Amino acid sequence: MDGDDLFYRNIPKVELHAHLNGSVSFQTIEKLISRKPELNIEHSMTAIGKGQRRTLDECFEVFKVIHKLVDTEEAILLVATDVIREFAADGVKYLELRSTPREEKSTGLTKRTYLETVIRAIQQCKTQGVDIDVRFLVAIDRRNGTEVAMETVKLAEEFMLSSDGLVVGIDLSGDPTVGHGKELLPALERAKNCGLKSSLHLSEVRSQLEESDLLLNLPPDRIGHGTFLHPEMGGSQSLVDKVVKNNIPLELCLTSNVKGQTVPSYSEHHFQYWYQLGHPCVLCTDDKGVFCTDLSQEYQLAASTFGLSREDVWKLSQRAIDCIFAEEAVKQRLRKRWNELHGQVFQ
Ligand SMILES: CNc1ncnc2c1ncn2[C@@H]1O[C@H](COP(=O)(O)O)[C@@H](O)[C@H]1O
Ligand SMILES: [Zn+2]
Repeated sequence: MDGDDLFYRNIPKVELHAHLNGSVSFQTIEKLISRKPELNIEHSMTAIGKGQRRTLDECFEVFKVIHKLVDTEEAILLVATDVIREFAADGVKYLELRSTPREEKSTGLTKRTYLETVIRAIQQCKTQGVDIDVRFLVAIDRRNGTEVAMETVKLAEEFMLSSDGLVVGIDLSGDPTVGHGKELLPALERAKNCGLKSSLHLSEVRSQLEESDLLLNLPPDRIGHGTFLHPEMGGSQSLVDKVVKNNIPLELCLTSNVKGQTVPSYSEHHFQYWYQLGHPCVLCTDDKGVFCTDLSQEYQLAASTFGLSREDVWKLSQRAIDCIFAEEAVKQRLRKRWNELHGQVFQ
């Protein structure tokens, strides 16, 4: 690792947009494959390597393959603890993981035991002294429609009350070309009313203007991607105004968008547009396993593409603290930590 790599590894970082099953590393996939050799799954089916690109549709096929490998409580526990440890090793001090509760009739996995297992993994890492604060967002898969969305919010609500503050909100994700946000509004409104924070994938593909307009009225607490919100990308000034007026932070995932081909190249990424506006932008990985990246690499990529100085990069990571869903005391603790680490990183 050269000095530059080390700098990005050493800066304390906040990761706010990480899908559990998209974050599974090469090493963990090896372990999972060896437990289920009969599936004949190869690495090329679970990750998109350097220089490779896929359509978004093909990315969603990759998740289906990973889901076949992660269909028991044991596998979820393994995946979640490995992912948390890997983020910690990459210098992430605060992580919000998100995942879609799944049931698997063949193994007896239920949506409830799914969530309990992820919570257990978070607690175990804490007990073992892994240097990272972790919270969880329960994900709604937009493909599954109104009723499942409502059921998911009810589960999230229950876990928010019983998980000792670990479950802090919901996510809306899944194939953006399927379904419409209006079908999910009742569930999203319920989430809001019961105190769950929300991060919604918005305008990840071009066709979602009307949906984004509707969902921005909630308003969400954070936006995932927001690739096609601004006028230069076929969005509109009124969408931008709503985002700016409500000061809704954007979770931006460079490698994911370029490899998934919703953005043609790094230099054309909408990070530039929002960053120049001075709007809160948080760099994130999305699916570090599938897209073969980590958060240090995303910071390095943003810096080299958009000419950010080391001090700019530091500020970017520090400002992400303002956007976390955990309570104020956690923010204070993180700010203190950042101040303590500044001298070490810039020595
Ligand atoms: C690439 N852009 C993306 N856009 C939308 N949704 C995405 C996504 N990447 C991941 N997911 C969502 O996360 C699930 C996998 O993790 P979990 O099984 O929930 O842990 C995917 O099935 C999809 O619903
Ligand atoms: Zn995402």
